[in-house]
Amino acid sequence: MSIDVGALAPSPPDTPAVHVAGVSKSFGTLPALSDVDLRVQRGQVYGVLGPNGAGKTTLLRILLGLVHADTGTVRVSGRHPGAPEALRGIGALIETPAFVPHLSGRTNLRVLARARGLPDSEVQRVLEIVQLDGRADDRYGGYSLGMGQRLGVAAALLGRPPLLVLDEPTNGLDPDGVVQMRELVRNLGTDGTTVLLSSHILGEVQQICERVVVLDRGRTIADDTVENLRAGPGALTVELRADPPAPARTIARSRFGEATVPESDDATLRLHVDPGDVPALVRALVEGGVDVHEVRHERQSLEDVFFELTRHDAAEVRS
Ligand SMILES: Nc1ncnc2c1ncn2[C@@H]1O[C@H](COP(=O)(O)OP(=O)(O)OP(=O)(O)O)[C@@H](O)[C@H]1O
Repeated sequence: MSIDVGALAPSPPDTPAVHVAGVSKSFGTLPALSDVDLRVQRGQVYGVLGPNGAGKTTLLRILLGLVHADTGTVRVSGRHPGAPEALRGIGALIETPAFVPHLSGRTNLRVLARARGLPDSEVQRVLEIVQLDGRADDRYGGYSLGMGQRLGVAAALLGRPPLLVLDEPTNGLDPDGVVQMRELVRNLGTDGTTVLLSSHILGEVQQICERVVVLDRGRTIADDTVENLRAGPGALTVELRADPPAPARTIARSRFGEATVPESDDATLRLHVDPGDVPALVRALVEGGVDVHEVRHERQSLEDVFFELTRHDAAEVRS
């Protein structure tokens, strides 16, 4: 489905592209979103991250006025979601895009463009952005999933909406399709378009987005820049190749506790510790008769952060 129509009336320049405050939504007794806040500034590429059922699509559908929040405030460019003035400023790709299979990609876009009074040159412009101009005259029904998704993005781009909402744009794509979509979204973000995209693929979000909100079972468990999240507590994994491994593990555990030094099959100790603690650990290992062959630092991925966050969250819920 894609939604975006006509020209956008201006709103004050400092109005956030998306402002969500205290939003909750339940389906029957099931809470899909609980007290969610989100503020997306204009020009940001913002990720909505979370496992299946976290509430990502529900949040995006609320922004488009397709679902109404039970409580809380929602504004899109300062306007009520679903209001014509709000919709005019959003290009959206939610779920699988719906196009006519026996028409070409170009004709499908022309139909949408003409309905909104946009010239054919606009169709050519968006086809070039998504790099489909070479296949634009082929039947849509013969497109691969990745081409179909890119045509969906092209439809969302018609009329240059300042806000793009993309729900799992790489879902179901093969590795090449994922790379192409990632490049596409990254490029969109460089021309000042605000992009809000959902994903459960953390590595992808890490490469595209400057900021992310992490949802888990409808609740916000983090909202920060990717850089800050990756620099948070336990940000570095330290790998030490130590020999013999068993006493090395015992010494490391006596300093940092059992949980910090997990079992491993090889002679490598992997620890989440403050890098400042590493020299003292190496000294203790050498004094304990352990040879240290290699020390490597690795910054944790967004995936590590995410698992760490959801692990704590699960523990809180259980307790
Ligand atoms: N129309 C609906 N009716 C009933 N329950 C719904 C509806 N839409 C969503 N839900 C439920 O709300 C919760 C959040 O769903 P949502 O689709 O927003 O999650 P999501 O993070 O987008 O998940 P996924 O990655 O699997 O698409 C889920 O438990 C889902 O089953």
